[in-house]
Amino acid sequence: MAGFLPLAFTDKMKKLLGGKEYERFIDSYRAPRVYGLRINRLKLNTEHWRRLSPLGEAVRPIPWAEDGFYYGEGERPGKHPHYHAGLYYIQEPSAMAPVELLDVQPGHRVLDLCAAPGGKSTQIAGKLQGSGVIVSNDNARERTKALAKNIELAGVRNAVVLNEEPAALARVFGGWFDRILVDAPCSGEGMFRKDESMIAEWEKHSIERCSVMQRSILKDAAQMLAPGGKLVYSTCTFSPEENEAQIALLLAEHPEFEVIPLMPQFGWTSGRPDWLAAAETAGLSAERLASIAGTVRLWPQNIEGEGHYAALLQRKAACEGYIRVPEADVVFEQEFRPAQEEKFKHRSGKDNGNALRAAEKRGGSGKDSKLSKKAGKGSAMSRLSETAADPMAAWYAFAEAHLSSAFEAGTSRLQAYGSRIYLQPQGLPPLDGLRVIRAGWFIGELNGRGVFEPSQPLAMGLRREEALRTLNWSANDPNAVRYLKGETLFVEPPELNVIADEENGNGVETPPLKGYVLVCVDGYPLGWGKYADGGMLKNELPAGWRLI
Ligand SMILES: C[S@@+](CC[C@H](N)C(=O)[O-])C[C@H]1O[C@@H](n2cnc3c(N)ncnc32)[C@H](O)[C@@H]1O
Repeated sequence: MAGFLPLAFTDKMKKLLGGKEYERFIDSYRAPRVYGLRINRLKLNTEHWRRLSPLGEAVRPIPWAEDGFYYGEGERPGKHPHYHAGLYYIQEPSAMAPVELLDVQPGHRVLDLCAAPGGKSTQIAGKLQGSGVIVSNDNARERTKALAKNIELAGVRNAVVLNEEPAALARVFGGWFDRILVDAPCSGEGMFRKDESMIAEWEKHSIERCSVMQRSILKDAAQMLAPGGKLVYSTCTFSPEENEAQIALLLAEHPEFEVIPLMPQFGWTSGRPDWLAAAETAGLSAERLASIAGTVRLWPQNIEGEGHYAALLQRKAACEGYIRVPEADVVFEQEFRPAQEEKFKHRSGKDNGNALRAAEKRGGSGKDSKLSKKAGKGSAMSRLSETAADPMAAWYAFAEAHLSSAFEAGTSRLQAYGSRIYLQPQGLPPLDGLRVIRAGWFIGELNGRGVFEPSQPLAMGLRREEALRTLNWSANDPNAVRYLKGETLFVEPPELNVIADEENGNGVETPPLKGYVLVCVDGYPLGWGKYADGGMLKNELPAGWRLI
């Protein structure tokens, strides 16, 4: 493997590391790669997962990641029903480090600026525990599909997915975020062992080109951090131009930023400001330059994981030069601009947020059950009336018939975009003019007959006890895999678990068997089925979510 490394790369590494360390570095390319997965704590904790999973006994903790484990090469965790229930995410062990350093707490506003395919966004969402908001962005349109899907698979309720250039975000989110992750596009030198195709990419994504991109991304990211907020910059490459040099530039241009020193623990080593050229450190005092040693390098010869770099920065609590956007406490007035309307046009002939405004005007005439209040506290929803063509009213009707009183929408607000309905985290500034991929938790949409169809992300974000009708198979039950393959199944009525819930509009009577059923494995949702006469369970798992 080491023989395949580009000569320009090995020559440079030899110069940087010196004889002995370089040999250890090159030897690491002959060592087998390691595999990691991270438990999704939005669903369960690590102890519970280890008891539940056939892998539970065999895995080993990753020292720097609270919920991370190494698993063996022969295992195929991506094929197990638990993966399809979003119980874990498969992630390279070193890639778990940046979010661990970011100090995300429930309630924070977090930006993951270069987020696709979403490994770190799901990790951040786990730390938020459903409270606060994560804005996940990537400028590559195609890659945002995987990003949105991974966020939905993990059952995240408080994410907004955007497809923007950082400069466009900076115009909307000035000084807005408590935490920002910049997991920058890079030349990928640290991934050569894991993925040989990265070697070919290396030539294309030259270090110089990546450095220019990184500088621009960091400059915009800096604008969006609130005073006192923290930012992690990370790459999976070794070149100092893409690592320490980027931090030096940021510190030179932003006196209000400082490096928070990281402990070189777990086999990590200190950042190397001494590797920078004079031109890269211009304008920095000796003290600020030295502070870059407080960043960390993860070397494959020192740890069980691939090569990474991470820096933790903080914006001073009192600082000038940022514009904090005003809080938007009524967000349902916003509408997408033409680009977004175009995107949703095929789904609805109606102007979207207008369903809400119309409902607002009708105010007070609608139903006002306990459930409807819970499904969008303080929003227009609890004042909606139920009319067939009104997406909000249709959602109401669905919630009444299918969700239990355990369902809580928290402080999120109902938003309709065309026929699609979202629960959006509260307090976001207007997203006007931005390319919005997911405006929040996508819960469902109106079909051509004006009936609400629940979405796959709704199923994945629910807890089992929040649905009135559930089916639960163990992971060993062949029905779980048959369901995941998209098959129609036949289910005897006693297998269905149907809750009689006094707040669901059915009094204390058990609701009818027919209707949407939340299909679960070992207690965790996989998707919807529709129960019909004769015990038929129509499979509602979308094609892109099936096991192939
Ligand atoms: C290292 S990958 C991110 C991996 C991701 N954080 C994860 O953990 O799954 C870098 C990402 O940056 C995106 N990217 C490149 N240039 C960008 C830009 N100017 N703004 C936002 N994202 C960008 C790429 O499309 C790519 O998905």
